[in-house]
Amino acid sequence: MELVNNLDGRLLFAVPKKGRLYESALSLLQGSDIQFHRHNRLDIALCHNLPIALVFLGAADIPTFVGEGRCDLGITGQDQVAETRTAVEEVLTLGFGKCKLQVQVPARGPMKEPKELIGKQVVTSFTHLSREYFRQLEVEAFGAEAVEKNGMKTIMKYVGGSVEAACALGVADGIVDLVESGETMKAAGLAAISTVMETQAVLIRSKTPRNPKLAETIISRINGVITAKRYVLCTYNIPRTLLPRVHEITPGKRAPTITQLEEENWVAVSAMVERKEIADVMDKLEECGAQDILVVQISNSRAGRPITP
Ligand SMILES: Nc1ncnc2c1ncn2[C@@H]1O[C@H](COP(=O)(O)OP(=O)(O)OP(=O)(O)O)[C@@H](O)[C@H]1O
Ligand SMILES: O=P(O)(O)OC[C@H]1O[C@H](OP(=O)(O)OP(=O)(O)O)[C@H](O)[C@@H]1O
Repeated sequence: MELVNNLDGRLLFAVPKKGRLYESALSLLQGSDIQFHRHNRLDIALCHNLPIALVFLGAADIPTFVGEGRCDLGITGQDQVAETRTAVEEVLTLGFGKCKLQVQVPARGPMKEPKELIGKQVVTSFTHLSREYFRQLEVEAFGAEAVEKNGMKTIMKYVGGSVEAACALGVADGIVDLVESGETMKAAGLAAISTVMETQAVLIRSKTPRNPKLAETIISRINGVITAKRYVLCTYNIPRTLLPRVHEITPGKRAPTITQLEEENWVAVSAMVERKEIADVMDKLEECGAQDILVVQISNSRAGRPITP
């Protein structure tokens, strides 16, 4: 009761309370210096250093809370936003929680294409997205008019978890579920035959945030943290005459910084490079004659506000 009374004027930030997005979401909050202590079993935590309250919710419920303006910001999956179909702004993709929502059938069975499931039973936690997907297949097969007139033939059945067990239990001919490594699917004797959507975690904002300025600050902080995770800073020395050869290898985020060295005709270059590409970039720089190549971790970053003339 005490906590609920203290929410007045605070920005409400919805965060997954468990599951696949939980750890990475907490790490973003930490990197953004959003300090809080979550009391045992309480799903609301007040921040010590900012007028924010964190609301811990299931990832599937977050788009509804933000869409209805009950929370101002939220972290969830793009799949959950699409499934809920509420009006929220997707302000930043976060680079984690990457997976695919796929149509799956028994691996040893005869089905090879999703249209073979038309008229059969499909089990999923994503009934809206699956219905849209199969409606499109039925329209392609029978025409829009026939589907409109007779309704859909494919039956969508909702289950909240362990979707992969549905075929073995005889409840489904196929399922629509999330796949990352494919291990769950393989262990259940299933194979993917098509992709409904690709998804990753996303920061969402209500269309009417309580404190738009603070919401902007938090978005900017989170953007800084994810940029720092995504990029490293690469620096190296090179004769000025070779600069055109390396420009394409390290174009930087905006442009590389080039500084004259004390040694005549030599320059130092520093540029941001995507972390996943750095080994390849270093090989190429070395081949082009760059020397003293260093990679520096970025602990935080800000792109800065757009410049208005
Ligand atoms: N294997 C996975 N790899 C990467 N991201 C995933 C994976 N599974 C789910 N996600 C992402 O995390 C979101 C939440 O899924 P998760 O399975 O953690 O749900 P949950 O909140 O624990 O609910 P549930 O009670 O249904 O398990 C998904 O909507 C999706 O965006
Ligand atoms: O392709 P994989 O790497 O095996 O991941 C896919 C599994 O991950 C998710 O479930 P999760 O394990 O989070 O548990 P849940 O079924 O209880 O939601 C998803 O629903 C799949 O079952």
